[in-house]
Amino acid sequence: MRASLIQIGVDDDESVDSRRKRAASLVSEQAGADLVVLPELWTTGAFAYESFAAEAEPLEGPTYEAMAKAASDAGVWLHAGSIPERTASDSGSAAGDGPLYNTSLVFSPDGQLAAAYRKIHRFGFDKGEAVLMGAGSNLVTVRMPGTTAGLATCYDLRFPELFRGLVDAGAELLVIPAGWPERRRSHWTLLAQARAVENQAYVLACGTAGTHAGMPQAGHSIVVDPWGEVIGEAGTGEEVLTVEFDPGRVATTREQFPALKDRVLGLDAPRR
Ligand SMILES: NC(=O)CCC(=O)C(=O)O
Repeated sequence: MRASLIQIGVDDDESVDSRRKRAASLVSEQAGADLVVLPELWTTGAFAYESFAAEAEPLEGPTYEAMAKAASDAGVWLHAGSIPERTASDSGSAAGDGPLYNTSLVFSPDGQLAAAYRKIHRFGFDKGEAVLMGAGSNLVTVRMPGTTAGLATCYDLRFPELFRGLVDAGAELLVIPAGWPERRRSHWTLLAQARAVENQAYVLACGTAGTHAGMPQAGHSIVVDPWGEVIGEAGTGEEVLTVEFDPGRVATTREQFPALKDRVLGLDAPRR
């Protein structure tokens, strides 16, 4: 399997429209890859909180359309990263003024939407994304030829139970678009390797380059194999990281070192 992670630069001085066109063109250039991945909220920037409402779009909005076309032009599976999704109002009376979600889109090579995942763990504690966006509540996996991908987004990387849920649902690749900041880069690399080792799965984690909303981005998109070895890592600038790997190694790793089978579930709480 060949995967290309597009670590696009997200800087304040580029318009959303220009970046969307650039992303579509970068995806279209990846013909020959099996899977292409873009980062989290690359239209606005994951920390550009002031832009979320203004740039939010319906699920089938301009980013959806551009990415569906780019996936079919290149003939690739495309994890198009995430968009600030604007939903219809709760009452259903006025379309487009409902809650926002941080929603990932996955397209099949014929440009059809294969999956949408609303980020479950919102970042910011009592501000930023955590108050501006709604929380997803559904685990999402996507069946692809020869493997199954499980979806998570950025801050989700810190929550191992989400990934165990994905593994229980059959995930062998854990695909994680992100907008991770430079100041916590050591956590990014460590957590990506930890999720790969503990779940005996490939981790494909695609971040952004550049600086937006005063937040320098870590870059360093990374692909980790089921043994925890880093098989590809980007630098800090805009870059397409391409790796080749054998999804069959997930099954062999799980057979040869069957730690997942030794899980003990439903432990009793400590006695007081
Ligand atoms: N966009 C995010 O989810 C940022 C996460 C982050 O900065 C962290 O977990 O640290």
